[in-house]
Amino acid sequence: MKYETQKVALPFFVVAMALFTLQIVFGLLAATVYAWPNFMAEVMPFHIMRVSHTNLLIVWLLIGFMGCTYYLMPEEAEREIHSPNLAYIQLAIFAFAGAAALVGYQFGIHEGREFLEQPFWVKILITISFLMFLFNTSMTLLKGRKTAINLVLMLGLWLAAVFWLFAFYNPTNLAVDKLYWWWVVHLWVEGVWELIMASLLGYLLIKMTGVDREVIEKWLYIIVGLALFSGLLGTGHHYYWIGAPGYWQPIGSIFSTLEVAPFFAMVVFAFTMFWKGSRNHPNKAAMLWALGCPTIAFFGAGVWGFMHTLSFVNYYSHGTQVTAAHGHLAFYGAYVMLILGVITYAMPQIRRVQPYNQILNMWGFWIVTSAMCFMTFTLTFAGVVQTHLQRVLGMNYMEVQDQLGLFYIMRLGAGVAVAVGAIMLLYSFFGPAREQVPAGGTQITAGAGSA
Ligand code: HEM
Ligand code: HEM
Ligand SMILES: [Fe+2]
Repeated sequence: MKYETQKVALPFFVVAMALFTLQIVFGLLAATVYAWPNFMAEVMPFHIMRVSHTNLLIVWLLIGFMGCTYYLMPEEAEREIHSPNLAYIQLAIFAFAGAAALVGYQFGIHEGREFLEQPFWVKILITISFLMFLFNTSMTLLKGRKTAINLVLMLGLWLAAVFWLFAFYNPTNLAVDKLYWWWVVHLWVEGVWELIMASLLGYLLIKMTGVDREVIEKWLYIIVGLALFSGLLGTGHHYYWIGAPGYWQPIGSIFSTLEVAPFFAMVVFAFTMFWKGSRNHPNKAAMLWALGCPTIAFFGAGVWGFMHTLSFVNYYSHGTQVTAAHGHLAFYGAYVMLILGVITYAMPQIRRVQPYNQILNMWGFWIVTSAMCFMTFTLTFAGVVQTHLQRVLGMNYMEVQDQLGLFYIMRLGAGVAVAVGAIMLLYSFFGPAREQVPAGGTQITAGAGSA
């Protein structure tokens, strides 16, 4: 860690990981209801479990992005964070808002718009906190060195804030409501968050492979161009059945197919840099995440997204378990793995013990990642059967659900495995540090080989 204020990231990482844990707990509860429909029905209805699960995901990812930004910015801008205190206050406001929303949900207080269920005043607090964050990091950038990495990162974060404003616009006409709803939900994950993803990956790759900055920057610009070019009009794949004009069918199909390109480019980018790299960075676990993230994102977002994105396919698969399969692997690969990767890279430097608990971390990587893939497969099979029975044969929704029980039990099993792997990861980040003795025999000690 070259700059003292990089440690501002630590409380962000801690809060993010606490909420990640809670997210998994609510996921397990919701998955149990799928297997045994009356489970906890009197205590907590399914939709409350679901909204808690999805909101915790979004809140911790945002807190995670903030932590990553505070960690990266001093090194890239070559100066300390503008105001560490502002960062702590801003985190407190965000965490309070998220917690208040979560507690409110348990009492049925929510606005019922998927992902944007937070009560109005919670949305205001989130906006205030995010603006404080943007001010703090932008001031650091303005006074410091500008690189492609910190510029693309800040562009992604600012645009995320701009699209967030559409969460406040809630027209009464359901078709118009849906039209703008996707501006937050789709334009975040398939647009501006990709800029955040590409820049954080670029940062990890520069640090760990030692490849020239110029090469990394060229790739970054290509990925950003592809993401914005395809992602904006790609929103059309959500406009097929909501009462929007018919031209969205070809536009949505064509541009969302192109959305696969930036995800593919990120895979090629990461592996090319890895093979070109001259530096043998001691943090092998972080390198594993930096390669795994674009790979799983390519499958989850790219392959599983393309699977149901053409309008004549989506006509049958819309809103089935195929969607849930894609949602899980895409979010996990692109954004969960990204943040877990940055934490894996940053924690040894924040704690000033060079790569520790690497074996445990890599076990965590493989267990969580394979379990998420298995969950995706079970949901995909469930989705294909569901699509056929419900949409082709025209069977009744609940009758079809009765046929899918085995898949749901397997999904629950996958969820339990995710939880086990996640505990290993948390222990590897925050537990007592056990340093590795490499094959050569020399102990890697504090400070050695830091990037
Ligand atoms: C990291 C990037 C991505 C994430 C996190 C993501 C996540 C999601 C989620 C959570 C949903 C469900 C939304 C809802 O109905 O509540 C969804 C829907 C959808 N996604 Fe993605 N997605 C990503 C990228 C892509 C890409 C690249 C494509 C196309 C190639 C795609 C195609 C679709 C389609 C067609 C739907 C609508 C499914 C339906 O009609 O039910 N997604 N996505
Ligand atoms: C880090 C990993 C995870 C991510 C990124 C994630 C993400 C999501 C997302 C985006 C949705 C909304 C899907 C949609 O609208 O199509 C969702 C729903 C859900 N998730 Fe997860 N989740 C994760 C882990 C888990 C785990 C471990 C379980 C436990 C088995 C689980 C169970 C569920 C259930 C049951 C739903 C509700 C699905 C429905 O309404 O049909 N998730 N999750
Ligand atoms: Fe989309």
